[in-house]
Amino acid sequence: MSKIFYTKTDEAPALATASFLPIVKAFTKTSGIEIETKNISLAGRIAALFPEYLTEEQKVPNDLDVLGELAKQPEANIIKLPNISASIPQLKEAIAELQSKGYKLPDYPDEPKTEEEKVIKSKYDKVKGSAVNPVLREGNSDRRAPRAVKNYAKKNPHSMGAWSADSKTHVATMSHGDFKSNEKSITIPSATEVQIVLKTENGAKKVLKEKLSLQDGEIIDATVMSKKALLVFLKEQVKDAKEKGVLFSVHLKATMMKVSDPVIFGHVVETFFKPVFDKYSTTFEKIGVNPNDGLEVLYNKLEKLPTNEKTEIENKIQAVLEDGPSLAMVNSDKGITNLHVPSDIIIDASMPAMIRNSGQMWNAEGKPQDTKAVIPDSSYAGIYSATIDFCKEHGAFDPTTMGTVPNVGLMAQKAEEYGSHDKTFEIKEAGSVQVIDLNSDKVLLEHSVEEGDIWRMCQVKDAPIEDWIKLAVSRARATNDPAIFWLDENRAHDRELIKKVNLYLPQQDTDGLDIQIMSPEKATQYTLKRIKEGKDTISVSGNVLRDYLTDLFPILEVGTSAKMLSIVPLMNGGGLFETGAGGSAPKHVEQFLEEGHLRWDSLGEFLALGVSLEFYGEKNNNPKAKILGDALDAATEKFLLNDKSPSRKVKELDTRGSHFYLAKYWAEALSKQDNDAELKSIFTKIYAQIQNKEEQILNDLLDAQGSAQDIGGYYKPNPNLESIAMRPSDAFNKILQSI
Ligand SMILES: NC(=O)C1=CN([C@@H]2O[C@H](COP(=O)(O)OP(=O)(O)OC[C@H]3O[C@@H](n4cnc5c(N)ncnc54)[C@H](OP(=O)(O)O)[C@@H]3O)[C@@H](O)[C@H]2O)C=CC1
Ligand SMILES: O=C(O)CCC(=O)C(=O)O
Ligand SMILES: [Mg+2]
Repeated sequence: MSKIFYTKTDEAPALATASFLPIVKAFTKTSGIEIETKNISLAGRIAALFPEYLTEEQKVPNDLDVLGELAKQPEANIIKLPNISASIPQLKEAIAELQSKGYKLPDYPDEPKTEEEKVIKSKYDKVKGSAVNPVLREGNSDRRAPRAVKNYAKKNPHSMGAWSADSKTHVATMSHGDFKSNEKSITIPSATEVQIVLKTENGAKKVLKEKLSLQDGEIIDATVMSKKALLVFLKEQVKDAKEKGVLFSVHLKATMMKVSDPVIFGHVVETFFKPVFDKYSTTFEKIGVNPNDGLEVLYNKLEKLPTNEKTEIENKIQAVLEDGPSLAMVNSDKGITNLHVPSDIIIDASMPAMIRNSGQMWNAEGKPQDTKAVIPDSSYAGIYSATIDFCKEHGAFDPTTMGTVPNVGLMAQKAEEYGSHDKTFEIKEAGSVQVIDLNSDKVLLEHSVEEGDIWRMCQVKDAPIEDWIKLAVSRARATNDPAIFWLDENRAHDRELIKKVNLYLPQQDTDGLDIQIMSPEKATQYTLKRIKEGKDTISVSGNVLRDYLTDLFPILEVGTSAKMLSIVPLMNGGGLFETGAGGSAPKHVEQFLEEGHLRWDSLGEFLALGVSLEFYGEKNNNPKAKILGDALDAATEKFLLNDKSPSRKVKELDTRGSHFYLAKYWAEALSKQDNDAELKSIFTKIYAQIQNKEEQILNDLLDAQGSAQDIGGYYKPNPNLESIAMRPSDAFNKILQSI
């Protein structure tokens, strides 16, 4: 009998799992369904890579590899919660925590010198950034807000800041020299192998990537971000932000684009603090400051200096801050700026939050202020400027009437930017980068480059593209909504994709469907106009736009991407059910540790489990699984109707209380169904017990709030302490145990 695999991840979702998974296990046990946990947390993934450094007790299997293999099997049924895609500072923190717990792991070598250090760094780089999702996502993405969620938002609208036509907020993006402008793309006519080389100006040939296999009909593209053009652009933006009196704020995806974007982030830090980096370059070299890590690490490194030297540099930084434009803040109370930590300013979550907040970010005084949102690469920046322009013209969106924008995203088999990590290089020497066909010696793609440029190559295989087009048609058919391919005929890669759409779309039954191709800017305008009129429009997009759009629209429509249904129909027949569309919410953990209140909304988990159970029922011919799934869906609807999502404030219902209500409604729905007498009998008793003890359980859960929590770690909490903290009601635990 196959199993359902539930992932143990990090931060808030991992805390939520400590409370929710025991409920799930107790309920599903009744129907012979086995739920197995797989640990893909950052700490777990680190430990799995270095068995040779660990004691027998510390060794763990490589669960990510196991799940990655499983995702290619037809019986796969995986519930995937968000995990940390670690920036270098996070990776180092996790290593340090494991070391402090007796794990004799090597340090992360910033600049590896010996062969051994090179091996260590390359291993750590496998855990860095978006290292999980591309492995598990062996299918394309289907993310949408279920009807019940939209109805909930219409009845309980979230706050939405008003927009004024004279808002000074705007997006600043490059007009030349960036990834978009320099992109070249071709479709491979027949399977081959390629090599990536740098031909330097003095004629030397340096191999950047030894060998890469390409399939028939695969699209490849290559592009380069010019360091010179980037620096000129950034300098202008710092000056312009100061002149316009707006906040300077940069938005990148240093986690998902783990090789390119940290470098771009570093250039922003260095440009903003140029007088500091110019004056103290020797000292910084000595103490190992890397601007890519951000200001927080820089401040920590200053601790290594004698007090007078440290104070002098701190004062200089302060002077630059006072002299330059105001910086947007991630946390004004704690003085954490937009340039402190690269993983704090992730574009998909931060841009919609700004748009929801009248286009304003927080300044150092904790007040909202108009902002210059700097998005260096222009590939997708236009969707945000189009949205901002729309809000300036029409005012804020109204969650009680607005339509919805589901997404069908191309991401299977490391499609597009997801597969670029091992093919992105910061160029060390001027010359030209060539992608050479090893069978014909022909140069397929070529760019001249200068020292410091960032060159990258992406791939997307033919089968995932065809699957994506089919998925788009099936969603259009299921909803009768227009489906728009967000593709730009002025972009090299998109032109190749458009050819495939024109090839594969006519092979589908599209009779009566409205399917169009528009550039991202046009598609944004078209979609926003419809959304305002309460109409729904499917966005069909590439991988990065998928990421952006599945935060942008959910955050505007339903207040958070946590309430999204997120399905990945795996290409080999299995199912990957993701929870929500957001991340691991580090701010939530902070609040939980300080005051014992967790505000993580598990609706995404409820929705994912519902579809996973249904899928399980069909695959394994297990009608009970289907009944459990249907009852869970009914419970989720009641949960929304009764507004039992966690509140943001301490001493009010939190994640644990919300799980209690879900369990109550789930038991109720099972007690009321008549398709399975055994389940009915079990859950009639359970529902009665829950009702009897409701007051006591809710009191237990509230009493547990209001004080600091110790769960024995951040990246690797102690499971017992975590369980004690997340399951504080004996009465509730006993009921679950009795099932
Ligand atoms: N699928 C995946 O594995 C993903 C992983 N990530 C990873 O998550 C981490 C944090 O990323 P970040 O960009 O800060 O984005 P997050 O989505 O984690 O957080 C942004 C904000 O969104 C709100 N939010 C997100 N999820 C929930 C939820 N379930 N319930 C309630 N509110 C929620 C919170 O708002 P508020 O503070 O107002 O409550 C939160 O602070 C990074 O390590 C990133 O790599 C990110 C996206 C997807
Ligand atoms: O893979 C990642 O790092 C982030 C993924 C993400 O944000 C998403 O899928 O929405
Ligand atoms: Mg995202």
